[in-house]
Amino acid sequence: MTPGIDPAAPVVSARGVRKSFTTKDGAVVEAVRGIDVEVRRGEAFGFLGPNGAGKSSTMRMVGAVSPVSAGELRILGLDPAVDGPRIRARLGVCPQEDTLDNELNVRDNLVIYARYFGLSRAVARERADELLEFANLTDKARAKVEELSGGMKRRLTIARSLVNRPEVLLLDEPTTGLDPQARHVLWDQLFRLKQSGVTLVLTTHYMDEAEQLCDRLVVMDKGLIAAEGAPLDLIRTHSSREVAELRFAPGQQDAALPGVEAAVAGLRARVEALPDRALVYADDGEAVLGAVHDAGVRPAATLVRRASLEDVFLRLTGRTLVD
Ligand SMILES: Nc1ncnc2c1ncn2[C@@H]1O[C@H](COP(=O)(O)OP(=O)(O)OP(=O)(O)O)[C@@H](O)[C@H]1O
Repeated sequence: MTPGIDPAAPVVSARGVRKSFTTKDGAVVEAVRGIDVEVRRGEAFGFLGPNGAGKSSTMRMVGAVSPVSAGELRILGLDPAVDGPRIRARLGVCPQEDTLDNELNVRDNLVIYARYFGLSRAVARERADELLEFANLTDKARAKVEELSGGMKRRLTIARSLVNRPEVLLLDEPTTGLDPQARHVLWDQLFRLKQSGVTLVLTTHYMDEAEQLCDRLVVMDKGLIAAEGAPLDLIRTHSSREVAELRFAPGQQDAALPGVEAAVAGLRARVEALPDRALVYADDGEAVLGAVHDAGVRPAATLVRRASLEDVFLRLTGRTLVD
């Protein structure tokens, strides 16, 4: 065993971790205000929160590229303040922006990157071909990067971050800007990676991504952790099973709300008014619609859906994830 490496250590262990920045005009921004997190081996762990929640700042600390301002952080059992290079050698990092080399073709992006890690030319080529196959990009090997779709570029970026066979892959907003189909292809790639034993640590502001990919996650807001758990457990703890959404004609919602409240009073329901719709939390959404109708309240449109992490976020913070 390599000295100082504990194979059983958690991938990430954070206690009271803080990150603050001083801006050019001297103001102090507290991006992360004291978080406790433990990421276990082999899991997919997410940081879910809106823009500015402190997710990227956290990921940069976890990636051992940005020092903690306070608190204790261990990555793979090592202290990033003293063991940064050893930690980084065992991580793959997929940043928010694509940093591919547009001058090179797809395959050479992987080969050259593998050469940085000290692989021989022959081994680098072999590794590149294996990763092209994994990313479903074999038929694009000779294409220029600029010829790739957004989804293909992301898959190539992920492939590139795997060149050093990392134990842990850090992904900052992996599917931002991709269309739904490209997102599903990417989720599949990440799922296969997890199946192969790689620990995934990702940030996202998409609740469906967090639900699809993460075994466990923390809900982050304003530099703090608002809740932690498996997606379904968080939903069960913080929401009813279903949500009835009621949309009213412009300007009608305020007048209609007391009627809605009265109609659902017997259903163990909770009403949440957003600017554009009223949400009624109850275990039986259809029963809510029936009660509202029986009470003579007439929304312009209705919808019953399963509760999601978006509802958890709203419950915990009073705001929606995506403004
Ligand atoms: N280098 C920096 N200097 C000053 N302030 C910063 C710096 N980096 C981040 N911040 C601030 O810290 C807060 C958290 O930013 P961070 O990027 O970590 O959030 P985020 O949840 O990742 O959001 P996004 O998805 O928009 O990146 C924000 O208010 C941001 O403006």
